Parts: sequence; C-alpha cells; structure tokens
Amino acid sequence: MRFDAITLFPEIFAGITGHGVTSRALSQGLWSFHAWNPRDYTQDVHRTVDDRPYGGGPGMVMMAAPLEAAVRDVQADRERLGQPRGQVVLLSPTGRRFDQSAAAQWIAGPGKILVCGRYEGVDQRFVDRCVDEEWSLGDFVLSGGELAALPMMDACVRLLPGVLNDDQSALQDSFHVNLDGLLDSPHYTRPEIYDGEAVPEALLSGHHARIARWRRDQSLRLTLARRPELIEQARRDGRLDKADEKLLLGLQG
Ligand SMILES: Cc1cccc(C(=O)NCC2(NC(=O)c3cccc4nocc34)CCCC2)c1
Repeated sequence: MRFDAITLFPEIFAGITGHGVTSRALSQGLWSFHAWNPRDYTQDVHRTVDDRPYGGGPGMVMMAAPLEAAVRDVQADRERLGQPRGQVVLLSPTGRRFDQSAAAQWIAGPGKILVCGRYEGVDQRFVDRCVDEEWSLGDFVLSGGELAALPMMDACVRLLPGVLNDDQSALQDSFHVNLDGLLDSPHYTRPEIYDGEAVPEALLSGHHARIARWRRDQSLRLTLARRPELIEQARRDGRLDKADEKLLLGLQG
C-alpha cells in the first residue's frame, strides 16, 4: 500500500513513519510513503502557496496551481513506477466521516493521495479538477489536514497483513478494541500494589473462567455507562449471553 501526502509540513508524518509498528512496517516494505510539498511547485521567488480569499473574510486560502502541480507529479511518479493511479483524497471538515470500515476499504485499494489543507482551506477549482473524495476525521476545528491524515493512515497500516503480530491483531479485530464490539475492560500490570492500590483480585486468581467473567462484566458496565448504543447493537447481533443479560438487568434495574 502506498500513501502520498501533499503537505506544507512533511515532518508531521514522522509521527507514524518514524515511530512504532507503522515505522517498522515501513522499513519492512509493507507500505510506502512519499510527501510532496506544494511549495516546491511554485514559480515565484517567495514560493507563494496561499493568498487572500476572494469575497473577503478572514485568513488565507491555498492556491490551486501549486497543489495541482504536486498532484500531477505524484500521479506521474506512480505511472512511471507502473503503480495504479490511486484516488486523490482531500482531508476536509466537509468530507465523509472516516471510521474503521473506511480503513478496511482504503487498504483494499492501491493507496490514497492525501491532500492536506492549511489556512482556511483550498481553492475550489483545485477540488473540482483534482479531488476524487473528501474525508473528515470529525466535527472539530483543526489547524491542518495532516492532523486528520495521520490517524487515518495509522488505522489503515495496522490492518495490513504482517504489521501486527497475532495477539496484537486479536485486539485489532473490532474497532472497540474488544473482540465483541464492547468497550475494553480495564488493564493492569506490575506492581501488584501501586501506591497502596491493589489489582482486582479476580485478575490474580489464575482462574481463566473467572478472569474472563470479570473482564466481560467490566466491559458491559463500562459500555452501558459510556456507549449504551453498543449494548443495543450487541443485543441485536445476538452477542449477549444469559449471564450478560443477567448482569445488565442488575445494573439497569
Ligand atoms: C468543523 C469545521 C468547520 C469548518 C472549518 C473547520 C476547520 O478546521 N478548518 C481548517 C482545516 N480543517 C481541516 O482540514 C479539518 C477539520 C476537521 C476535521 C477534518 N478532517 O479532515 C480534515 C479536517 C481546513 C483547512 C485547514 C485545516 C472545521
């Protein structure tokens, strides 16, 4: 899988290319990454990439020409290497909401060309001419599209075969970080007593059935409290057993 990013701040991508499982996967050739800076595609001495918005208003807008020139260069590079074209994605607050199923869709394809906006956004003529899809990380204000691209790329790379080892990928199965769509139960590690606080006794018992029951109960309690809609979904999917329903009945009264 190949990711390309069109970005004024390529160093931001060190967040995943330089650290952790995604960095190792990169060096193992399980995916590849190329950053392309629109500033390298300017013609003027000041290397201008932004300008004031027509119609007035605050801030600046990224100009179409440097962005388009960068995208065309990426496409030429992919073509030169005999790689498939790949969709041009604009990270944007007006885009489709990214989620785990989107990550699964993305890795099924040849790899996206991610256009990261800065300032107030990008010239619409660039969007109309070059952008195939718009995707959003969520409804909040960000300083740049890079800060949405990173988590999306991370979610995709983790799904690639060979990136995670077996037990890590077991956790990876459902995006609630839990095998059955509920929120994960609390985690503990050494020391057994931390500043006077002990580890729940069930986890020290060595009884696997008892440990599994404790973890399940904790997941149900936490999910009921924070994401009750996931309980309903699990119920509809028939993923709650009698013991689960008994506990929930006790909690919901
Ligand atoms: C809710 C809202 C409404 C209007 C503007 C903004 C806003 O934050 N505008 C600033 C920019 N935001 C994003 O790119 C961005 C933001 C949020 C999620 C995203 N998912 O992908 C890219 C994303 C656009 C150009 C530079 C950064 C946010």
